[in-house]
Amino acid sequence: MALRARLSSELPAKLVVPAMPTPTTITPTREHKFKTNTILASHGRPPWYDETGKRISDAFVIGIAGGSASGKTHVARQIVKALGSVPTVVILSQDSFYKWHTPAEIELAYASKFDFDHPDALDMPMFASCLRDLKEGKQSNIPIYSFKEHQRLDEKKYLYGATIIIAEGIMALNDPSLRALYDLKIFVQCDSDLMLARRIKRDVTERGREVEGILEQYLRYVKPSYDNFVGPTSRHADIIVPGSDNNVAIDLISTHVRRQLAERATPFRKNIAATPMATPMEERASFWSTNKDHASLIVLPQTHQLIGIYTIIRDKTTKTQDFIFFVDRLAMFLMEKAMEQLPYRSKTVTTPIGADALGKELDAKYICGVSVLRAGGPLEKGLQRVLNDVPMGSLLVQTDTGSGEPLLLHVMLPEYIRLRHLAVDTWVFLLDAQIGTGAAAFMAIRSLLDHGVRQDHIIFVTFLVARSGGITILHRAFPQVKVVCGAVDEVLREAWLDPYDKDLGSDAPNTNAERRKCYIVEPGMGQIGDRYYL
Ligand SMILES: Nc1ncnc2c1ncn2[C@@H]1O[C@H](COP(=O)(O)OP(=O)(O)O)[C@@H](O)[C@H]1O
Ligand SMILES: Nc1ccn([C@@H]2O[C@H](COP(=O)(O)O)[C@@H](O)[C@H]2O)c(=O)n1
Repeated sequence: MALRARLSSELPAKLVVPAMPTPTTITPTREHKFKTNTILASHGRPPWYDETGKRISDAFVIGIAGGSASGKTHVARQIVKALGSVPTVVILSQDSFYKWHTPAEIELAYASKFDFDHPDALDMPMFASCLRDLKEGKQSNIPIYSFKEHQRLDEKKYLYGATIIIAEGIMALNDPSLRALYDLKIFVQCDSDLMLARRIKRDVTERGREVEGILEQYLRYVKPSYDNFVGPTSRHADIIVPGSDNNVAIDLISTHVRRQLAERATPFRKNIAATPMATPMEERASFWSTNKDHASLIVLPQTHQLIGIYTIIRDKTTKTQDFIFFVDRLAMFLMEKAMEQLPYRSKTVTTPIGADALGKELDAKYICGVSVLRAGGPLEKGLQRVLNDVPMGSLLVQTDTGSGEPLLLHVMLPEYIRLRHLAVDTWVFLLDAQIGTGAAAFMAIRSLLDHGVRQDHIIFVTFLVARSGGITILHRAFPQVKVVCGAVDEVLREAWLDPYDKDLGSDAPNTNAERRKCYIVEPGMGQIGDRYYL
């Protein structure tokens, strides 16, 4: 409703954008050869949740329908190009959702006697469900379809983290449950002869077909289907776009989408900023006063040995070789402690002298590690020492120098998390060097929850927590996540970081354009990832 209202203030109720008077040539690129469900553009994903940890916005979904070879994919790619520097964009092709075919059906398909142009040929509920998951910020594993083999392949394509989704297909506007998912509905209108000419060219070069078969299939199924099922859905579209010379329409659409995204953007880091004001005094006092037995924050016992290790690691004169040795040792201590947070069940074994011994064994179905790069990397070795062959993944979270917001730049997760039915039974050791503002921890935890990992199955392991930082807000947002750390430092302050300086920044104003604003834990350990790897 809101969108329609806004659209109508920007555009007429249904906009038919005329073809450009002077034709422009768009050179087909290599990309046109592939129908992929893939992340086409990613400039980092800003927070999609607020400081309570709740997701605040859905992905913006554009549905594009039109006849076969009308230019739907082309329009989708042109929109992505015109949008320029926007967060993650995914093109989801309805073609991927052709149903699985029996050998008899495949035989008919090779003889151009199978109707792929009836709505029943597509698994619409599956398409709607995958699209809904992506829209709601969850992962989806999309089927892969081979036009050459007329069959769905065994493997699937994992997708996660789209801010904009473009769903395209001949029946994209056919089904009411699909239409309900779109924020913007587009129909690509194209002359029949142009569509046929393009289809012949494409099907011969890309889909392994012969002209005779293409024509037979066209006359028998494609043309009647266009008249009966595809063309009439243009009435549901917000915008009708011409199938060629459509630059005006593309500009209009991209401006509209950019405006919509800007309206949805909300500052996050500012709201959890590293100031003692971030949470009320009483809440912080109560969090820390109970922290000894606090189920959510587990601090290693402060033995002389442990403090000795921290002293070496904190010392800026410590040589890299020694730094690595002691970080690895500390990582082991932390991981041993973290292992105590896993469930165990009773087990009786028989000893070599034939006696029964009552003991315990791990009771976790799946376990894996995910490090927040680069700083979480040094903890990986510790995890691999306590859990042999543990699957590892990583998340690359970096601060946007312009907005100061965390950006999710790369997601590489193990199968135990990528597949939702496994994720619910997976325990995850989330590794990052420190919790300062908590912004990276927020993003990493939210990403795992989106995948279906349970909050109480996440164990965050870190060297350092800042008492005056975001830990209390993090705890308020995700009370069941456990944090295991080795030291608590008092101060978190704003500073300027020089990318070429291993020591951490000063309070001096930003004179060097490359310096970026950051938050520093004090006394701290410096940039642990840099000191460990560089
Ligand atoms: N505006 C356009 N200008 C030039 N060629 C185009 C244009 N739109 C589509 N094509 C070409 O037509 C063919 C079919 O386009 P495509 O976008 O794949 O159609 P659809 O996704 O609707 O089946 C492709 O080879 C593509 O390069
Ligand atoms: N095995 C198949 C499956 C589908 N088709 C044709 O694909 C057309 C839809 O794809 P577009 O990229 O052109 O939108 C549709 O018209 C089917 O006839 C096929 O030929 N073989």
